Amino acid sequence: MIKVGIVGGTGYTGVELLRLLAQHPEAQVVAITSRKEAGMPVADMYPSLRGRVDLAFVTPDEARLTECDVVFFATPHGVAMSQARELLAAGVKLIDLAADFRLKDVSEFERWYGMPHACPDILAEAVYGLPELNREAIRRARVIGNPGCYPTSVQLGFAPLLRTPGLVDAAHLIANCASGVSGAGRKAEVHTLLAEASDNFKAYGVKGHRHGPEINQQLRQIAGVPAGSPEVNCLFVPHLIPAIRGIHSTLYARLTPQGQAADLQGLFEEFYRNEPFVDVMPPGSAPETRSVRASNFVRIAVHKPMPDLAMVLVVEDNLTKGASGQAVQCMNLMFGLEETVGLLQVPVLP
Ligand SMILES: NC(=O)C1=CN([C@@H]2O[C@H](COP(=O)(O)OP(=O)(O)OC[C@H]3O[C@@H](n4cnc5c(N)ncnc54)[C@H](OP(=O)(O)O)[C@@H]3O)[C@@H](O)[C@H]2O)C=CC1
Ligand SMILES: CC(=O)N[C@@H](CCC(=O)OP(=O)(O)O)C(=O)O
Repeated sequence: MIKVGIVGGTGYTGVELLRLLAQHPEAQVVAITSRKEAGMPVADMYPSLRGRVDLAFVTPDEARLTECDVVFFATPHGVAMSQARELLAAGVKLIDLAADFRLKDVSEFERWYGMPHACPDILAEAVYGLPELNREAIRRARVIGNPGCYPTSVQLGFAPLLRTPGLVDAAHLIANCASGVSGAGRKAEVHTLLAEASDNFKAYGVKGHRHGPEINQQLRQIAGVPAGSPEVNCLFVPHLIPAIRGIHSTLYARLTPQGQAADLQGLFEEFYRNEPFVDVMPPGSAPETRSVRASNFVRIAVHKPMPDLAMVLVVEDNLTKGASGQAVQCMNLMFGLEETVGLLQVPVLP
């Protein structure tokens, strides 16, 4: 059994980790933290876990964390990096659901997250946890920077177009993405109140969002161009939708003459042929967020609405493939398990 600790167990990604790990045959959660609710039984806060999780919240300085095989940080940015050195020294692997280990350029991290990086040396060894594109490195990793929710959908949608050089104008990519409000976490904020978020639709972060640099870092790596190269550049615009879970990303790329001649449907089907969590839908499809709700699946449809334009539609659940499911997928790889263990739940409908 893999002994698991979770820091930040009262939040939405924390409880999603618990839901998935409670059904995982090879993992056992042995410590789960909350500063505010220390001492409270987990099932008192989340009755959905009654009979499945028999633990009480403990404070994040809990010694049991150093006895774990792996610790997930489902915490705000900046928390994991403050505890990483101690945990690694104790032989514990670490998966951060926040952004402490995603951006490789320390100055970019400090600019977008407004804090100094506590451990650039650990950042340098950390592996970006997107299994479909980085599987072998994840198997060997001690530290995982779990991808942002929006960047997961954007990378999976653009990857087939970027891996083959010369298909698209990679310097002018566009990603219009929309998320349900659970993407903002459980903490109280005015913009996620029912009266603010329901019956409404709006863009936000239009002057720049912290997922922009993450998306561009990764798309450049996928395309095989140097970090920071303007050869690959994506405009990212997030939107808030009046839903609880789910991300829908609409991606656009101008096709070159070579791309116009390509069979895009065949390209996507071949690229994801062996991927257990990526479903390339039949031509003409419009995937819905509810078709992946509470599951680790991503559904993708590729269209050519104009002779020189590719449009890719991607849906994922922000809390599962966009966060906790992906983190468990990484854990499975890091511990030599079948990647799909504990993650094949059928999506919840309606
Ligand atoms: N929601 C989503 O869809 C996604 C979220 N993420 C990222 O995952 C992380 C968690 O997100 P989410 O679950 O939504 O957030 P929430 O706000 O819902 O939960 C945050 C959790 O962290 C704990 N926490 C807060 N500050 C500290 C601290 N200084 N030390 C230890 N624990 C702390 C809180 O509990 P307490 O205060 O009681 O200690 C709480 O359990 C964030 O970094 C987020 O950006 C990534 C992808 C998707
Ligand atoms: C709807 C909503 O607010 N979504 C969050 C992104 C989700 C997330 O938490 O991503 P990180 O891990 O990178 O912070 C946002 O735009 O800030």
